[in-house]
Amino acid sequence: MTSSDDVTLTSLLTKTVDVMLTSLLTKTADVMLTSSDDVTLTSLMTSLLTQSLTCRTVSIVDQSDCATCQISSLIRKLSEREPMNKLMLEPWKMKKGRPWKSLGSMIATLMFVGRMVHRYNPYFRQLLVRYIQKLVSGFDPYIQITFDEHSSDALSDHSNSFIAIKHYLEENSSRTAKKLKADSIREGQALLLGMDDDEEITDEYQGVKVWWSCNSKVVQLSKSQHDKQRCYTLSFHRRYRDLITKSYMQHVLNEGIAISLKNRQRKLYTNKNQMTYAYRPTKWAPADFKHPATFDTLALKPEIKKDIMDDLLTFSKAKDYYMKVGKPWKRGYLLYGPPGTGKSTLIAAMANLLQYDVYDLELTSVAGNTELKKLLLETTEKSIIVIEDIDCSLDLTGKREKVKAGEKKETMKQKTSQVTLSGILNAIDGLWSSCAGERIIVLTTNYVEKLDPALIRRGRMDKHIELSYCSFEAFKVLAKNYLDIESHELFGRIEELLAETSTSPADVAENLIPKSAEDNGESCLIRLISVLEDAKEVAMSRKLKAQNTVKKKKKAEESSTLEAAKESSTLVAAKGDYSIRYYLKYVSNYIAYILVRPSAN
Ligand SMILES: Nc1ncnc2c1ncn2[C@@H]1O[C@H](COP(=O)(O)OP(=O)(O)OP(=O)(O)O)[C@@H](O)[C@H]1O
Repeated sequence: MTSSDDVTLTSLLTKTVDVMLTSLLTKTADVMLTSSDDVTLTSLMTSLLTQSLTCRTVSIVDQSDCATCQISSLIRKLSEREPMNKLMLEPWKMKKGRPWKSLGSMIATLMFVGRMVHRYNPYFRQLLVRYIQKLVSGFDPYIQITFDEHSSDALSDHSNSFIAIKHYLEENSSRTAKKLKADSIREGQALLLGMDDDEEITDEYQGVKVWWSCNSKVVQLSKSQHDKQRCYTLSFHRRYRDLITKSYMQHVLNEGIAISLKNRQRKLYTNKNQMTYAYRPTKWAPADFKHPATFDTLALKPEIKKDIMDDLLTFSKAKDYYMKVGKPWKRGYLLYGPPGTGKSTLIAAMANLLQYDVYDLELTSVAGNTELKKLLLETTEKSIIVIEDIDCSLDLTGKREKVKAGEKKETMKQKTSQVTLSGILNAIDGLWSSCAGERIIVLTTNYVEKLDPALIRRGRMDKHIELSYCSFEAFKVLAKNYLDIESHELFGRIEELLAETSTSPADVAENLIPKSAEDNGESCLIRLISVLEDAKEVAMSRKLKAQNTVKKKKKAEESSTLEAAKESSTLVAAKGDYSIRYYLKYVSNYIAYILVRPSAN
């Protein structure tokens, strides 16, 4: 056996404990291990072999190579656990001079058999290890719980508890463990360090010590395929079984989930142009969510901003409240307003404030109501589900559009989604009731008046937010963001022009962006003023045109009434019909003629 051999802590522990057990039972060995020394596997075995023939003590010498950590961790493990220590110390205290020469040959045989088993049948080795572990556990008051990397039913899915423990240990192990593994790197963030294989750390909970170790084991995927799987092992004294299995484990899982949410790279999922692969059972395609919008950069009136932020933060912390009142922990937002007023930007700011993922649901890519439900149920907690421009992607009359004669089905498909209004109402209600964990659904539209009242009623869309044209306060936020200007003499003129025009924040923002190297804050403001003046002129001419159209319409109506009155009075007179009915009609038409005539002039 060489120092570079692949030796796991378990196999080494098993081998050594086996020797000790044999010694204990046969009382033939007198072996001394110095617990603080670091050794290599080779040197340990060599020392055992050579010195056991002549000496009563096997010294372990310090050599730094790959097996050192494993053995030193073994020694630490043995020395930290009293009963195991005892087990080892017992044979050392035995009388000197006992015949134990057979120990050398026994170890040599064990090594040989062990090597053969390791090389030719790893499963038999695992069996042997398990058997020896069983034997040892009779003396061991310590309980071990193993958390495998993959859940037993799906090898492709990481077990949730494994992931939570991994994050918990990443946070705690980097301070104490000596062998660390750089797990993943997030842009602009610190390196995440976790425990490496065969490393062990100690954790303390309510004054009780527990030990976590990280190991790898071989799992059989099929007859010819094996895979290496990591697992975490938690060891603790059996006297603390209840405390650890209930309270401590819950604490680890909660902390782990909180850490993973804090450290994760948030995702933007979309179902647009999705392709389903065998290895990707979901129709959501993920991408990293890196939108920079925040409530600070959002051009909105401060009171609206504050109201939205308060609402979101209260919602995100209201788990217990929703439980108490028996309502699913969900909230619906309806954002409406003209194009370019910041609906999409507000959604990004909301996701960044709450640290949620975003699911961008494209209704026109959804095959039908069943698929819609499935997609919504696949969303994870702490997410915002967005349906943009809902009026464009859904037939909101409640009826499916009929295929007109001669119109190809294909063309129909492109127009609106196959999802019906009732389908979306049911899906939203289903989502609300079937999923645990918080979710926000946001609908956006440019034409709120087109939406069915059932879709936007409170309970489905709890908060309605109107995003309107750029106010002067919103402009000041944009000027600060884009030009770093908080006040300027041109602000007064801009304020007047914004009040007289309907300019979206998108248009204002576009004119505040420097377009060349010569552009500076003032030149951008001047450009904005000239654009706003043009917009004012256009608005005025439109207004004039609209006024003229109204006037013309009114005139046309009046003259047609006049004509009708004239006509009927002439008719009555010509007929010479003096019956009471015609006489009354004549009088009423005459009155109408008298009333209308002055305005006609
Ligand atoms: N309120 C705002 N605050 C900051 N930037 C804004 C705001 N509104 C618009 N913008 C800017 O204008 C661009 C377009 O805005 P956004 O896409 O959010 O508008 P929208 O209302 O979603 O438009 P549409 O209805 O056409 O989808 C954004 O990239 C953003 O830079």
